[in-house]
Amino acid sequence: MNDTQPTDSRTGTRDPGLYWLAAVILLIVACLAALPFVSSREADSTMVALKNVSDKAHAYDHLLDLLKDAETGQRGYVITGDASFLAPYDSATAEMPDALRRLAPLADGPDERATQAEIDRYVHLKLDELARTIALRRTDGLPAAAAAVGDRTGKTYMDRLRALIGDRVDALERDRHTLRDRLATTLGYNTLLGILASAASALMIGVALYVVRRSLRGRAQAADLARRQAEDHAEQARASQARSQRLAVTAEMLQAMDSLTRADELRDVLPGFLPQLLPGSAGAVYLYRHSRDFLQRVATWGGAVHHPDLVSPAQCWSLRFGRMHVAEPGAGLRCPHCGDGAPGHADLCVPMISQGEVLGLLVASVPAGPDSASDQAAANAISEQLALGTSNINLREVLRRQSTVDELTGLYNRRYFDETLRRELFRAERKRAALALVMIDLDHFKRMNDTYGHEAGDIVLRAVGQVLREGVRRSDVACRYGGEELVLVLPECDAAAAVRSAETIRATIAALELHHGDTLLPDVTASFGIAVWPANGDDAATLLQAADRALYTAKHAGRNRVCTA
Ligand SMILES: Nc1nc2c(ncn2[C@@H]2O[C@H](COP(=O)(O)OP(=O)(O)OP(=O)(O)O)[C@@H](O)[C@H]2O)c(=O)[nH]1
Repeated sequence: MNDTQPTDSRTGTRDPGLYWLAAVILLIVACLAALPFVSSREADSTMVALKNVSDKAHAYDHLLDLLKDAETGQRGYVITGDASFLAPYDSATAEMPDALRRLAPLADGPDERATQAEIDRYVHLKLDELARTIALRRTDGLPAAAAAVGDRTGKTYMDRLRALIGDRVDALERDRHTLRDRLATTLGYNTLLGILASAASALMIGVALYVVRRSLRGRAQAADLARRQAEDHAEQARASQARSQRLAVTAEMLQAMDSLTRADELRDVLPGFLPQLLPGSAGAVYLYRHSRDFLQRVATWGGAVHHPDLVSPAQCWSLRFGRMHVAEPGAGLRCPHCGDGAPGHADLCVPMISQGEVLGLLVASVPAGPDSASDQAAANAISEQLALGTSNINLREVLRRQSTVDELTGLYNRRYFDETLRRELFRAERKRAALALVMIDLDHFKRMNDTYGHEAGDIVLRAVGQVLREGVRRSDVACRYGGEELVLVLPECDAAAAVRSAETIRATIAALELHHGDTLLPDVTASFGIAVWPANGDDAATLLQAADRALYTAKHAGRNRVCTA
């Protein structure tokens, strides 16, 4: 396509309509520029013709005036005989040849040339007649000259000349009228052209304004379209950037989860990542307890919403349906554990499922609105990643437990206890949080062994181990310290909470009904000694000694009781 063709700015394609419009405007401009030139040339030629006619009439008039002057001089001299009367005659006859010569080039066509030839002939006849009568007056006196004048020859010549010149002058007068009419017409035509040119200019300005406006509107529409496209691209770029940022944060979170050895350590990791993955949200992550009767809260973020420590699977619609459940503000089914929810926020509950097994629950309160759908998709993806990360932690925990767990009781072994106590003391020191150590010793266990056999003793130890495992929080560590001595490490737990926890366990043990075969074994009881960091000891050894002393006190005070250091 020709590059000079106008372009439609809205679509970027050539617009034939604009091309033709530009061509018509150019044509009108060319005509408007040419019209004054053509029109003034016409007027100029008429003016020149008028001047010629005027010059010619003047030449004929002058010739007639010269003839009259010559005749006046002749008459004066004939009547008076005074030579001074011949002055006009002399002057006229002297100018006559020039006057006749000036006429010749002014002849317009053969008719006028013939008329001029006749005028020339009569002028000479008249001049000869004048010269003759003057000569007669000079030589023969007045009577002879008067007789010559009286024979009317000169008058005849003069009349003929008047008639010839008069006809020419009349004809010239008619020509002058015609030319004046033509000039008036030309000037009128010029005026009309001027009006038309002005009207055309006004029309062109109007058309140009319309075209410019249309073009500007087209440009504005194109600019608007381009702006909207740019906004779309920016939005896509923003979404893509948010997606890659989310992926990067998710990868970082999984990496952090990979370094964990126990699921309860998620409380230290998840609050750093989940607010980035779900901006503006608050929520909690729950994991099933080993007993799978309740889900225990392991991490929270946002802080604006209260999440209970324990959630029963029956309390959560997502766990009942096996898929994400969304409770919009003031509408639909609400899970009791979400409470009333935050104003203007939707509550999302997403089961954390790995390889078909529900490991936990992600609860998030997200701002209700246009981003809610993307938050839901993000929450689904996050729950999958959390399930994967948790499943890996559980796997590692299982592997670790295989080397750190006592086979008889299912409790951690002494080696693990030593490591854990050291690590938890560091953590307690860093967080400036209390830590409780509970030493447990079964009462009269030797008697049980001796009376019912070692196997019965093992049954008791296994049952007590289960009570401990299920009776402590996920973050607590229950270990077999040695023989029938057991120990609990309770992080972030003060003396009062430790006593409460120990009392619960003590009562649960005392309520056990155990059988060895058909034999009902006697009631099992245990004594508890509690020491708390930092009040009862600075390090693991002094804390253990303090707990041991408290246990000794409990034994001596009658057993089946809890004593604090
Ligand atoms: N069945 C069984 N018994 C064990 C095991 N480990 C230690 N014991 C027994 O636990 C008993 C510990 O008894 P003692 O430390 O004397 O104290 P006790 O009889 O519990 O009396 P108090 O602690 O004073 O209430 C010993 O008889 C050990 O043989 C074990 O793995 N299985």
